[in-house]
Amino acid sequence: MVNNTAALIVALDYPEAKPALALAEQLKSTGCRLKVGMELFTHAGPALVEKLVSQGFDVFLDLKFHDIPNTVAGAVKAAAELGVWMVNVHALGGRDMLIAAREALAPYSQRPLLIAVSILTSLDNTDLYAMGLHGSLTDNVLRLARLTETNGLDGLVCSPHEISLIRQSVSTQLQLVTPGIRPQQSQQDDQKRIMTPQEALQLGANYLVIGRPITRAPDPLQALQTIAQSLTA
Ligand SMILES: O=C(O)c1cc(=O)[nH]c(=O)n1[C@@H]1O[C@H](COP(=O)(O)O)[C@@H](O)[C@H]1O
Repeated sequence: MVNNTAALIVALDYPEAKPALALAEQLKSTGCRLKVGMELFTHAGPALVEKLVSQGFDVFLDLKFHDIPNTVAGAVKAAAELGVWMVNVHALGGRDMLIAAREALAPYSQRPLLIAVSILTSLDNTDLYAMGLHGSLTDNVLRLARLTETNGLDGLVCSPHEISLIRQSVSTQLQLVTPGIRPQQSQQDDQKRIMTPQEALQLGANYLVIGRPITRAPDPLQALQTIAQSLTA
C-alpha cells in the first residue's frame, strides 16, 4: 500500500475493458480508488463495474445522471445494486431530482455516497454566459452547492478553485470531489479550472479525480506514486 492514496480516484477513461483492467491490476496494491465514467461504461457495462468491485476496489460510477426524478431514482438504485462506493448526478437536475436520488438510496444499508456535479471543470465564465447561466462561475457553483447541501446529498464535484468559498460560505461537511487536477508541468488538456494535487488537498478537497496524468503516463504506477508523495512534500 502506497501512503496518501485513499484520496486519489483514478479515472479509467478507456474505450474498452482490457486496458482498464490492466491498469487496475497495476494499481491494486496502492489503495487508490477507481472511477468508471461514461466512455468505459458505455463500452464495457455493469459487468466491468462488478468485476472491479469484486476485486476490492472502491468504484466511483461517474455517469452524471441528469433526467426526471423518477428516472434518476431508478438509475441510482441500479448503481447501488452494483455495489459502487460513489455515484453522481447533475445538481442542475434540480431540487426534486436530488431529493428523489437521495430517497432512492435511503433503504440501502451500505449505500453509495451520493455526489452532485456543480459546474464542469471544462467550463469557464464565457461558457456559462453563452449557456445563459447568469452570474459568475463561482456564483453558480455556490448556488448549486447550497442546493446540494440543503437537499441532503453527501458531496459535490467542483474544481479546486471553488473549495475555499464553499468551505467558508456553504458547508464544512460536504465531501468535495475535485477533478481538474494537474501535477506541475502536466498538460492542461480540455480542463479549464485546474490545480496541483497538493494545493487541492491543502484547500480542503476530500477526493482528487485524476485521469490522463496517470493513464497516459509512460509508467502509470510511478505517476500515481509520485503524486501520492507530492501530497506530503
Ligand atoms: O464528475 C467528474 O468526475 C468530472 C466532473 C468535472 O467537472 N470534470 C471532470 O473532469 N470530471 C471527470 O474527471 C476526469 C478528469 O480526467 P482528466 O482530465 O484526464 O484528469 C474525467 O473522467 C471527467 O469525466
